[in-house]
Amino acid sequence: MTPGARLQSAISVLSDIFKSGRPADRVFDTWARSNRYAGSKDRAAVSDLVFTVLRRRAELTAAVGSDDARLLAFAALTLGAEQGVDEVAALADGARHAPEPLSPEEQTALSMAVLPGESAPPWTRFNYPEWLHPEFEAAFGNGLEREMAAFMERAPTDLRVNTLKMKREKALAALTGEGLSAEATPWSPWGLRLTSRGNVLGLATFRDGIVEIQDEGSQLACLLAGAAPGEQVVDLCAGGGGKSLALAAMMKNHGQIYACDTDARRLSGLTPRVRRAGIRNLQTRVLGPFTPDMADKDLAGLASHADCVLVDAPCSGTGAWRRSPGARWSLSPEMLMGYRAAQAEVLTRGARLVRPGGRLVYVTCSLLPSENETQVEAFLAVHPAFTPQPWASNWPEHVPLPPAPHGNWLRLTPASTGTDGFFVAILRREARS
Ligand SMILES: C[S@@+](CC[C@H](N)C(=O)[O-])C[C@H]1O[C@@H](n2cnc3c(N)ncnc32)[C@H](O)[C@@H]1O
Repeated sequence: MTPGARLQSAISVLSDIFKSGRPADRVFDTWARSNRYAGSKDRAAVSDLVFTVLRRRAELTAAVGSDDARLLAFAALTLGAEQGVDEVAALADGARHAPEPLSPEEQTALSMAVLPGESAPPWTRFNYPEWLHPEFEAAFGNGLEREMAAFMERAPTDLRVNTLKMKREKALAALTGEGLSAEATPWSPWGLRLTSRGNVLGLATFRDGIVEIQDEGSQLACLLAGAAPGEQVVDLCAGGGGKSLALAAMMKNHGQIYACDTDARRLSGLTPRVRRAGIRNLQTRVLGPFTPDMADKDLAGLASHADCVLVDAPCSGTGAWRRSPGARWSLSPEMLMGYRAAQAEVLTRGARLVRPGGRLVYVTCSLLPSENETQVEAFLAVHPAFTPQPWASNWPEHVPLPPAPHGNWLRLTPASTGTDGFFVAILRREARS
């Protein structure tokens, strides 16, 4: 593809995202599938520009005074990639597949564009929806700018070594042998962080179930859940099973793990991963709707039975904004309300499964207090048999403590730990309850 055609493709993808409100990665994948002639370098160039615009949408909009996809794509080039307006005008020459030439209004907007300075509000400078500002302010206080700036960075690719198959050092050597370079993650004892780019899914190390792609923060949430060999563990919102696989590895194929989800399609993605990983103690359960005042027939036999119930709740995903920059703009107050209702429901459902003395581990990849602290406090107010456990007292001795305040809840953030944002609460059911 010519540079002009790549630019026009980025504009088309962005327009589709803005108009349809569909998740950006899906729109991009649809484009890639229907434009098979685009090679890997073309796809990388189009995706870079699309995701740069999404990451910096508020700043760019303020700079050019418009939220038009075409103008934002041009502005991302002139303001970010150090291309002059003339160079962008040369790309938009109206040739076949290239953008139409710049209008006089576009020329003026681009020539006068300046990125917002210190006096602009934080949601503009750090690119998040204004309606979420009170939540972030409550979460981060004086640290708000540092935390929100870190969300604009690109996330690294982290792998989790499947210790059922191989130790981390050997897995690192195997990856190196396949041409990738990586280093140990700072906290997770199973983590490797790629230091070179490469297609992980094409590696024998991946196909043989030695590594899985999993952010270090997600690995640490599993570490804190502390699944042990011989335990009965329920992963209530297992989805594609990223955390189930890590818990199963911790259990060394002893005990039982129940991976549950209301979404049968997501759960079905777990089957090949379990096979690859050599896991033999996991079963899946598709859940129907939950009615609080009726017996939970989908989980019959598990009531008051589990040593550990992981509730990796459906949430806004704000903690993963580095990986899904478009999600900042597609989240609405109504969606957030829906997530909160679902979180309260899964907490109640999960609590019934915990045996006396067992633990309920609540996890979100959100940093919004209304999905985290507020949610857990509301749960505790009506479940007096559960008590929060300070996270650091549950941290394994041989693993370095991440730099997070010592309190009941663990909060990981891109700025503090270089991971995705996660919230983890451990709630212990009293032994005599
Ligand atoms: C954060 S995702 C899970 C990610 C997964 N645990 C992982 O580590 O890969 C939340 C999951 O909750 C599921 N979910 C939504 N509502 C639910 C409910 N009422 N009961 C159980 N699962 C639910 C969604 O289908 C989604 O797969």
